[in-house]
Amino acid sequence: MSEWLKIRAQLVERGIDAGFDVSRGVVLALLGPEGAGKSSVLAMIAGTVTPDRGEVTLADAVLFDSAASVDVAVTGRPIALMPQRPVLYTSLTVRENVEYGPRSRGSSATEAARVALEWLGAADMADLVRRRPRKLTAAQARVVALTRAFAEEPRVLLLDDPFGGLEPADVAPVRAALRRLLRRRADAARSTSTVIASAEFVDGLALADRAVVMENGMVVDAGTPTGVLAESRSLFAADLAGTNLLFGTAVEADPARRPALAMRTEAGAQIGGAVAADLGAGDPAVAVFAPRAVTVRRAQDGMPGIPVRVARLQAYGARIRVRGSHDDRRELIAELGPAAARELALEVGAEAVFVVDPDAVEIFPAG
Ligand SMILES: Nc1ncnc2c1ncn2[C@@H]1O[C@H](COP(=O)(O)OP(=O)(O)OP(=O)(O)O)[C@@H](O)[C@H]1O
Repeated sequence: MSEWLKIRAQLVERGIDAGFDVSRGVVLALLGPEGAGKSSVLAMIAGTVTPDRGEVTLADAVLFDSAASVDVAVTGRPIALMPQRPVLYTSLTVRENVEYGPRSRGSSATEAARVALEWLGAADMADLVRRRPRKLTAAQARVVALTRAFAEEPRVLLLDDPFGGLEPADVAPVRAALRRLLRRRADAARSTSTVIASAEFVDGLALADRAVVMENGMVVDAGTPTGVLAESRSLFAADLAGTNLLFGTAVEADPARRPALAMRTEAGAQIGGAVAADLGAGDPAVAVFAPRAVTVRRAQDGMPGIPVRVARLQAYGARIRVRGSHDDRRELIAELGPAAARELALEVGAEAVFVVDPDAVEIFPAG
């Protein structure tokens, strides 16, 4: 069943002409820079925005077909959309907010309470069910909004920019909660799919089975998240040249330290970081980190870190970007101030070590 959800839609006023399919049971990341048209596409799937031309179908049901003048109302579509910057009802408790999901689908009060508690348990929020939104942190409030959308148990779940507006430190815990919710959704029903719109490529790696990249209203790439990252020709993916990706295998780390796993690269270097909960020792993995998380050292025997050979040195504003090759995959980038760069006196071809701050590293399964 490869064509479970299909969308082909033009929206002339916003310069959108996009189409893609989402298979049954799949989590798809809809990626692209701000203004690429991701929100508009989600709105056309949900039915809150009407395409000028196109089709939206789910399994055998036609939800929209401009040629046949079919346009199923928003409430008639088995689809839930969590909008950008979702808000909670301040007068309701966490549980009541989440009950609102199943209630909006016509569940009885008893059934809604049962479903809400199940999903809150899956999100690890069971302790907070009686709290009012004002007493929640921003990260907790976002997890409750996500849980409410999951508790609707729609066949198609659309999440628009789920981490938008959060402080950087709040993204990792909310992402971890979203992974738990996605896992439960996958266990609960096969006939569902989820589309997550985000401007952060790492969300594709962290959350999705498939990635579709949009630019200027059009789809420019589609495939597995790691495949798209490795091979994309799009400008958006080229921007990611600024994100370090290191591929390898999850391994047991020093048992005295948390987390218990780290990643070993194909070339034998080890890197620690925040490890996704569903990664097990021996699994293929990818470590993601920013150039600023890297400290460059001259190579000395026994120096722990990622050994590289300096491939290029580039001015990057007032800073210097050091590109180093560690394995035969893409180069890694470190970013230094001019003084540090002078002190190291690096040259192309020199051996160096990239020491990466584990607090700035995320390690995900590599699909
Ligand atoms: N309600 C609207 N009315 C008219 N034009 C809109 C509306 N919302 C968005 N647009 C325009 O449509 C284009 C696509 O925007 P859209 O919000 O769908 O992109 P996006 O990829 O979701 O970006 P963002 O992350 O900023 O939301 C942009 O040019 C935007 O200015």
